[in-house]
Amino acid sequence: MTDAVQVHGLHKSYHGAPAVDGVDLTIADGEIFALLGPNGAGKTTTVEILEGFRKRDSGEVRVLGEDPQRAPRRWRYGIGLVLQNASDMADMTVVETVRHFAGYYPDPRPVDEVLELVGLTEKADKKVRTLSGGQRRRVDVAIGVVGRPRLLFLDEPTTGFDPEARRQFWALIRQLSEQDATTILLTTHYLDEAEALAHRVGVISAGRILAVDTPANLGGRASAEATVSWIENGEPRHLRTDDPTGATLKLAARFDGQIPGLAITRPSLEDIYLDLIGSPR
Ligand SMILES: Nc1ncnc2c1ncn2[C@@H]1O[C@H](COP(=O)(O)OP(=O)(O)OP(=O)(O)O)[C@@H](O)[C@H]1O
Repeated sequence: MTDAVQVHGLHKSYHGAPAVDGVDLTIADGEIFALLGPNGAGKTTTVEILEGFRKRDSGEVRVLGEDPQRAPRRWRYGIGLVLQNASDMADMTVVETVRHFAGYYPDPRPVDEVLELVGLTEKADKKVRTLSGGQRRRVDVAIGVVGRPRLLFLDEPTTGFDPEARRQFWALIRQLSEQDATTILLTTHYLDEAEALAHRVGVISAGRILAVDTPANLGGRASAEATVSWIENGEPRHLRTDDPTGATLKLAARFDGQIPGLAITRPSLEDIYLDLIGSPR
């Protein structure tokens, strides 16, 4: 398997203040990778360097085999973008908008197929400005995928979506990944989104990558202690243990079978993320 993205020792400062401070990153072909981090961590700067919109100070960057700063025009045909502040095509209809963007690519997907893929067939002849926020975001995704990108950048794609729209969007992303093997780099502040979609996540803070792993294993999550909780004398009790079965059996003996309010929990991805960035839970 080749790598869609290879980054080594990436640095970028603004007016002497480092925004990206030695990032190493590899994203395999066909992988969905989520980049997580607090506001100002360096996500957008990193992603814009990969997209070829921002110059780095130093470091090695290869995206689809090319250096984005020197890549030939055809390189851009392989890249799809869904940006935070998408272009405002508000006075055109949905189908006109997608057709317009299809015109930039040598081998675009048929416009009808794209509208079907993003669930906008019914809205094809509506003006974009009459759509809801979530529906407009679907137009953004349609624009992002109309050129059959090998690599799709999604910047906080579901901000402002209702829960149902988010689930539908996730299904669309999985479909792109599974059917077309599109590589996807996603930035998000939603930990459940990263967990639902990403093969691997990377946590960045103050311009440095703190951890990269699968959502299940990040920060030693799979082997982290469990918390056994119960109610005793009307008070909540908690025990952190690496043997929750043994602890529960002992409690069961003590309570003669029924343990009031029993719950066994493991750290969520959000717990692990907050630990990694040094924020109190
Ligand atoms: N054009 C710019 N000029 C000066 N400083 C900038 C510029 N763009 C970003 N920065 C600074 O670089 C740092 C990283 O910003 P960046 O936008 O990459 O973070 P981010 O992780 O994408 O944040 P967010 O989650 O808020 O979008 C921040 O301290 C920011 O203030």
